Amino acid sequence: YSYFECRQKKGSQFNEVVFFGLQYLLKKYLTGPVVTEDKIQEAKLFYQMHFKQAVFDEEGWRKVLEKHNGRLPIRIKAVPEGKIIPRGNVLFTVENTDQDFYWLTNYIETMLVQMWYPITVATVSREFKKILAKHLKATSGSVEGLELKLHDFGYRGVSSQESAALGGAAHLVNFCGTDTIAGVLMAQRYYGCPMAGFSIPAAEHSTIISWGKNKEKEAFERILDQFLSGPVSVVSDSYDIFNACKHIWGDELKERVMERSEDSCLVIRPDSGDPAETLIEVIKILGESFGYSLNSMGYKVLPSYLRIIQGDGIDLSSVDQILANLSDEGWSAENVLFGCGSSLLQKLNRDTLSCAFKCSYVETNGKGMDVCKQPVTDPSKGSKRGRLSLRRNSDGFLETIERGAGKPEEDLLVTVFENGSLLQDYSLDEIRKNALLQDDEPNPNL
Ligand SMILES: O=C1OCCC/C1=C\Nc1ccccc1
Repeated sequence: YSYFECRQKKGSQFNEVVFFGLQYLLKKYLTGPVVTEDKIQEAKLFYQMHFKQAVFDEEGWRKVLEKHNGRLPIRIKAVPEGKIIPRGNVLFTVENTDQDFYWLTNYIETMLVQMWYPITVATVSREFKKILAKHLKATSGSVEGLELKLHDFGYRGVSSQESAALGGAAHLVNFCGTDTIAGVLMAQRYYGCPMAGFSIPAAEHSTIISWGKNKEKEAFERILDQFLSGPVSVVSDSYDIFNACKHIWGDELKERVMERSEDSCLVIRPDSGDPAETLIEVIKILGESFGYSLNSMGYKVLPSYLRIIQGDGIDLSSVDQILANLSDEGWSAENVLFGCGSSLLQKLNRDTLSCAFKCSYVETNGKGMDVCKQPVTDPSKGSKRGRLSLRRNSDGFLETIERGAGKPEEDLLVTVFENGSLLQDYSLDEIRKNALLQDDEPNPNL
């Protein structure tokens, strides 16, 4: 009997995690008759070559095939997807349902620990959401539009199509702006969501520079003509972002910009320079050219046909700094949205949230025994003991009960997999509700 947790770490920036991704792994790899004679033969040959001695348990695997029709005699109990759990709590448990297969529980550890990735992306994405909500509320009085404030730019920056799918879907637990199409498809195929994320037409540098250095205005104008009835984003730093904002957008094409509406707004994209300094300079130039209004909180807001997206150099600390600088200069967070690539989907690892999988209970000759590790060389790597359950205590806090002392009726862990069958099928809608920020109203658009 083993369990998975994001171990508590003193001084960690992340105190709570978003549980997400298990349903995909179960559906894709563990449900149904996954053990076949062909696979056994293939594995037998492979491991004989790999170990150069008899290690592969051919009989054990054939018994799965014969006794359980190739379905794994395993039970997995897990936190419902999307739930927000403080570090240091059990997130899921794994046990064999047939004593002959004691070896199978930790055999599947390797794949199950890959849960570190969707959990970490969903958690980091939600930390972004907390920062964006804070600044939106402070400078506009509402969190309206929060779901579109952080756009996933990370498709090209991840290690594989599968990472893009899992990480992209993890971001969509918290937001609905993305260019990581694989994540939208994952949400469709594994989480019952027909269209989990949205985007708009956007220029890239090639569509500007292919006109030649002296034709940036023509390139911009062409793009406006191509996308008259809807928002469009134009990257504007190919040569000089400040010149582009002041003399092209703010002068030569000013009328073309002003004739657009909120529903067909122009989104200007800087893409270089120190993000905070560049954004302040850009928004000042645009304010001078197009004017601005004051919102109910007294912060400046550009005309609704004009917005800025900052997709370069964005991570948890820079986004907080940028928005603080903007509000110091009297600008509302309504004016900008952000794109994030590698910091959202790739610049993470299993240690970011100290994800671990450990055995905590065994039965030998019918006798149960609680087990755990307590390395004298690192107490923080100590593991939980006995059979575990997760409950909300009388003060309303989540806590893990060890040594099998939990009451079944209080256990928040749900059996999601048993003997080859998936027992829960969570939709992205309910997962999103589970992951909402504390005082964040459910968004009707989601
Ligand atoms: O500018 C934009 O406006 C909003 C829609 C997305 C977008 C840009 N996307 C992107 C993706 C991957 C790398 C770089 C940019």
